[in-house]
Amino acid sequence: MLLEITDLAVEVNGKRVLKDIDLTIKEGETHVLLGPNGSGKSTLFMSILGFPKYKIVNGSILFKGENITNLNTTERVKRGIGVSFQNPPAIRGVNLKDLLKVESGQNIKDENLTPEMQLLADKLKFDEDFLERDVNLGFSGGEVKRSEILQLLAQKPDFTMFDEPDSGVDIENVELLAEEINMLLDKDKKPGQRMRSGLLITHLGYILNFVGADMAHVLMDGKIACSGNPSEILDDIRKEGFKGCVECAKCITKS
Ligand SMILES: Nc1ncnc2c1ncn2[C@@H]1O[C@H](COP(=O)(O)OP(=O)(O)OP(=O)(O)O)[C@@H](O)[C@H]1O
Repeated sequence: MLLEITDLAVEVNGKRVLKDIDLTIKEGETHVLLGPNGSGKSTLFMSILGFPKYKIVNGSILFKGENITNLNTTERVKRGIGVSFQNPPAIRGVNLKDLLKVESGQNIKDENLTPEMQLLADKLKFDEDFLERDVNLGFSGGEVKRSEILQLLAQKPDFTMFDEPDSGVDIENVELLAEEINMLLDKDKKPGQRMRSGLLITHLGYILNFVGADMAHVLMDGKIACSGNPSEILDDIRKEGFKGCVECAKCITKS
């Protein structure tokens, strides 16, 4: 098992935001997290990443069999957890090229990116002038998303969380982003041979036309109310809303 979350409860600023969360993701699997606004999706990401503001008050998180519940974010990232944020902060004074060098383990004093990284930057349509810009400073919404994915491609995490990777991205660029997300999730390999896994938040499910998912979970009021087949669950949400969906008979788990 790559990720094993058991009975997790999380507080933010003294408010209980997540409770009774059980979630397991195997090597090579891609899971989707659905749920209404404010149900706790981003909070779950932050808790898996170990941001100090997200206080784990119960339960445990195991990654590759190791209990990481009390490890800090840096240690979790070192073990292979990556995230693409919805609204990442700008980093004044650090340009994208230098950040990519650090994230790919290259010497920051090297003049050029490695040929492999340069190829990925070209593919994601970042030219030399753009790479010299401070990270996220004045980037458009779509550029921020592409830059997040490029950074993840530099890190190659074993487990990647994507917070609404398709929001604010135009149709052509969604396909481009999806190609790179598929690369991060080993989708070029056969299911049994994939080692990298992912957890993806999406509101409208559009990205799932391009990135296949094995399992979907619906978060309601901080609890996983239902888990099951992604396209069936999305269909039910479209037809019946979140409440109707979690009452359906197709769900594997119910609270
Ligand atoms: N720093 C904070 N202080 C107080 N409450 C917070 C804080 N961060 C999150 N919350 C609350 O926790 C709940 C879950 O928020 P979260 O951002 O995880 O939801 P979400 O499912 O990702 O929502 P969305 O779909 O709108 O992005 C919300 O009620 C939110 O107001």
